[in-house]
Amino acid sequence: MGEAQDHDRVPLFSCKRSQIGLTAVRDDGVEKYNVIPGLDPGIHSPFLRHKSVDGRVKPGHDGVLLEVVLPIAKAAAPRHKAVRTVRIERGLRLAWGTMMATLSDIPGRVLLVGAGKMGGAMLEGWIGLGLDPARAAVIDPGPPPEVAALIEARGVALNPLNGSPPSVMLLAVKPQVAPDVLPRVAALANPDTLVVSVMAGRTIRFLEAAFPPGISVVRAIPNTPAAIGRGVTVAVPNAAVTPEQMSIADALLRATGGVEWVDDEALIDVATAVSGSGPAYVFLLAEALAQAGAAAGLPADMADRLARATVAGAGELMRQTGIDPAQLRKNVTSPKGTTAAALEVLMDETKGFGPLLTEAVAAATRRSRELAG
Ligand SMILES: NC(=O)C1=CN([C@@H]2O[C@H](COP(=O)(O)OP(=O)(O)OC[C@H]3O[C@@H](n4cnc5c(N)ncnc54)[C@H](OP(=O)(O)O)[C@@H]3O)[C@@H](O)[C@H]2O)C=CC1
Ligand SMILES: O=C(O)[C@@H]1CCC=N1
Repeated sequence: MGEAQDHDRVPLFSCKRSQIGLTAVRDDGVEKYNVIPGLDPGIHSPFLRHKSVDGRVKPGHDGVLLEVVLPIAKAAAPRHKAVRTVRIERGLRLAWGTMMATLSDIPGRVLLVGAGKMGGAMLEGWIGLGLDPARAAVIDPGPPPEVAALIEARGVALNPLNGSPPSVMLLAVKPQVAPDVLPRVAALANPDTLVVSVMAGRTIRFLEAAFPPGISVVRAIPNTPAAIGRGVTVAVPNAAVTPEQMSIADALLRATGGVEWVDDEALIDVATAVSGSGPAYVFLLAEALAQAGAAAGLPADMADRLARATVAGAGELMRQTGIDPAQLRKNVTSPKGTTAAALEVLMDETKGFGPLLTEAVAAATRRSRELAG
């Protein structure tokens, strides 16, 4: 049983739309706060309405500093929030602001179409966090060996010939094969099936057209740190998605890291260019740093080790401290020192990282739009 299943139940409480955010509840159940989203592991609850919430502990936040928004009557102070910083400790429990906290609560079957790098990472996350493997199924003519091993070890049905329509169908095939694959898998869905696509570029409109009218669709874009539960996903629902389906999609996507929900589908193309493709830019930085080190005289294997450790350590420093990257950069930069000399090159207004990444993100955004179909 995974860590996230060890949640103690905390009492039901109600949450108002004006109090959007995470709700924290003390052990005694007395104090309730709504918390600014943005934690890692990320938690937010953007679609709360006036309804009871099943708050369960989301572990892994001990020691994290949070800004807590104290509830203030909206009518009394529409634009004001009382904010204070608290440190999460044992006893201050973070509660998911959705009706569903664990994957074990998902009704029906979850069908994964395409179990490659991304689909495989998601499947691993789901099973690790409590989805009953007997209620998962995979359609993929040839999953990679590590995913095939997971499927076999956990007894997940592979390419089942029949079965009841899934409650969720997650599409993780390449966008280019979607026109061929979707008509075939659409026949397996029924009108209550929630379709979640992580395909780059493929729009809600494209997805809706492949399924019966009125189908619920979530378009999402994850990234590869999903494989270690440290991904980040940006997602948008179509109008047919119910609050319950939103909770289900949120739980499935959150199994691999943080989730950000947006209302504007156009943002997904940009998010694809920033966080979806972004890990590649960071790996390229590690490669280029190693090559530059080797060119400057370091043994190649040592340059590789130094570049890896530097990129990983800098990322971890940013994550663990929550300090603004610009400040972390300044912390490295001694006046008139070595970093300042390098940054003069890298921060060049016409040839530096800034304009280069702007161009790269624009190119990836354009490509995402081209893949729309
Ligand atoms: N990789 C990434 O960083 C990200 C990927 N995505 C999206 O995720 C999706 C998958 O990407 P990724 O995992 O990298 O790609 P992969 O190629 O690793 O995975 C796709 C899988 O789908 C399989 N497949 C091919 N045809 C079919 C079919 N007819 N029915 C079922 N499965 C089939 C492939 O098998 P085979 O290899 O034999 O063709 C493969 O196992 C893409 O749409 C991509 O845009 C989104 C965000 C980030
Ligand atoms: O390169 C791609 O198209 C996919 C989507 C984002 C990351 N990989």
